[in-house]
Amino acid sequence: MNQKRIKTRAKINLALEVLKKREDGYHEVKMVMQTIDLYDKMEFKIIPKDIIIHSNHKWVPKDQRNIVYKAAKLLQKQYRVQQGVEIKIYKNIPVSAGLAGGSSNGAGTLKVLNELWGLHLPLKTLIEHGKRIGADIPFCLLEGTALAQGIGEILHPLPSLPPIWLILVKPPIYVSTAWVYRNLNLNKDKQGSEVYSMIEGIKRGKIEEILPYLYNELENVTISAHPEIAHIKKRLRQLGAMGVLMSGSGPTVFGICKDRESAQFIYKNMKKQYREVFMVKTYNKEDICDDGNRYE
Ligand SMILES: C[C@](O)(CO)[C@H](O)COP(=O)(O)OP(=O)(O)OC[C@H]1O[C@@H](n2ccc(N)nc2=O)[C@H](O)[C@@H]1O
Ligand SMILES: Nc1ncnc2c1ncn2[C@@H]1O[C@H](COP(=O)(O)OP(=O)(O)OP(=O)(O)O)[C@@H](O)[C@H]1O
Repeated sequence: MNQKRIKTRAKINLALEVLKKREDGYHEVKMVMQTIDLYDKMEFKIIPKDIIIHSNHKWVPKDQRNIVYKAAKLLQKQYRVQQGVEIKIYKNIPVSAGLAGGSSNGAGTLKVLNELWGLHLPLKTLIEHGKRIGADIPFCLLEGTALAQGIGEILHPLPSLPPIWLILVKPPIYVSTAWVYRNLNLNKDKQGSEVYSMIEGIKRGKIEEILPYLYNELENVTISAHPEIAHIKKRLRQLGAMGVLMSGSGPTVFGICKDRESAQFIYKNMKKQYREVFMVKTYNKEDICDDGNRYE
């Protein structure tokens, strides 16, 4: 086999606490992460030597700056792979949105090249490599519902929640993740108790049980620079969302909807004001069918 097509899915953070700043500048976090069924499509073709990237999206770099390039290069160098690869990325996940779109592409690349280049590396090793490229890549390799600690690479799978209808709104705002972490006011001696409550809610297995524990410590930092995010949260609530939160470092806000009808109503209304609005469901590991993440 020398070709493969996959879907790579975005994530949201149901809970995110920052425990402390580390010596290397990164932050220790405690997060509950959830894969959602919003995806990019990727095509891989083995070629003699080079790593060539194409994308339909103007903001996605096509050179060494692309996360996908970094992932391919890392494996090629580390394992002295003689082959190259041509990769096409069809973006659907908004870029710089707090949804780990680039990280999902990077994770997909590690998985596919592990197979196409015949490396046979276990998931644990891919996670180690992924962490060096981006903190969200380890979770994107695992997928489903999980607790993420460390800088995001220490992962523990959590029970799947029932499927949840979500509305995502991505305002036309650019947010730098590094800036958000830098501007966080850290309180001392944090234990991660908000995340603990979210995990307990998830274990009880009902959507209502997680609503009180939606929490994102980065939200206030991003909102202080972009008050429009607070406006979106308010509007989603007015339209009937049961819970609302900014994902990751933002600016995307997600609203948890009671059912499909409510989601459609909210979607229609938010679409009047924002171009990038998505109606999606959460994605659980059980949703992966026999052909994995393939698409035709
Ligand atoms: C906000 C989240 O998306 C939540 O899932 C992640 O923590 C960020 O993950 P990411 O975008 O993959 O992060 P990276 O690309 O590795 O890092 C971008 C920048 O964010 C900061 N960063 C990121 C992750 C982390 N645990 N601590 C940090 O301080 C660092 O300044 C880093 O230079
Ligand atoms: N394959 C890729 N897809 C999207 N962006 C990429 C990719 N490779 C590199 N980038 C660059 O990475 C930056 C962040 O992109 P991405 O869409 O992953 O952000 P994000 O959703 O905020 O990620 P996170 O939630 O992990 O912080 C963008 O500025 C973009 O130029």
